[in-house]
Amino acid sequence: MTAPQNKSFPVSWDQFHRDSRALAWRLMNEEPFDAIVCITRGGLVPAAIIARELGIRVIESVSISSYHDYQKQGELNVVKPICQDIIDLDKNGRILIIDDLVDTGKTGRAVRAMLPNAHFSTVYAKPLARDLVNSFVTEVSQDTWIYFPWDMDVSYAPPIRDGAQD
Ligand SMILES: O=P(O)(O)OC[C@H]1O[C@H](OP(=O)(O)OP(=O)(O)O)[C@H](O)[C@@H]1O
Ligand SMILES: O=c1[nH]c(=O)c2nc[nH]c2[nH]1
Ligand SMILES: [Mg+2]
Repeated sequence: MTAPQNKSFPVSWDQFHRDSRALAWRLMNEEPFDAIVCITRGGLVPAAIIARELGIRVIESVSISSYHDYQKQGELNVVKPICQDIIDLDKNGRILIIDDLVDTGKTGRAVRAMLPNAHFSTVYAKPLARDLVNSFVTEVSQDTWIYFPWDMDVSYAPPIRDGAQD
């Protein structure tokens, strides 16, 4: 159980695209990669952007879910495992694992164990799991919840003087 995540970090589509591209720039120093393994669902969007920037056309997914009730993490559930062809490729150390973020690190650790030689990258990282990833773009504090553009909608914001939250 981690601290309550009572701060918020909303991310727009523009910002997410820019941050994912910044990660691709960083990964230029680590190339070449034979394949991307994205941790779905959150890893799908950054994986698409990075695959486009680095010219990677072999994309595998591993589906792991553990946040069943909004911010509450429960049992880790591997909904779709990695295919054997990609696990065999890991021997060369040229697999790139992509996710949107690491928080407690529980999800990332499980995938790391499946592909021990891979380079693991996320767009965002919280301190508890920062050391688990080989590269990331932005660190946010452990008590911050990141709101991704696919989880948000445009809505009315009350004026600050009427008690708007930042
Ligand atoms: O470091 P952790 O504490 O394990 O949390 C990070 C994971 O949590 C979220 O996925 P989620 O389980 O919500 O599934 P989703 O990607 O399908 O939304 C996020 O996309 C990461 O994969
Ligand atoms: O949308 C999300 N934002 C987060 O900060 C987070 N941490 C774990 N899982 C998460 N999902
Ligand atoms: Mg996820």
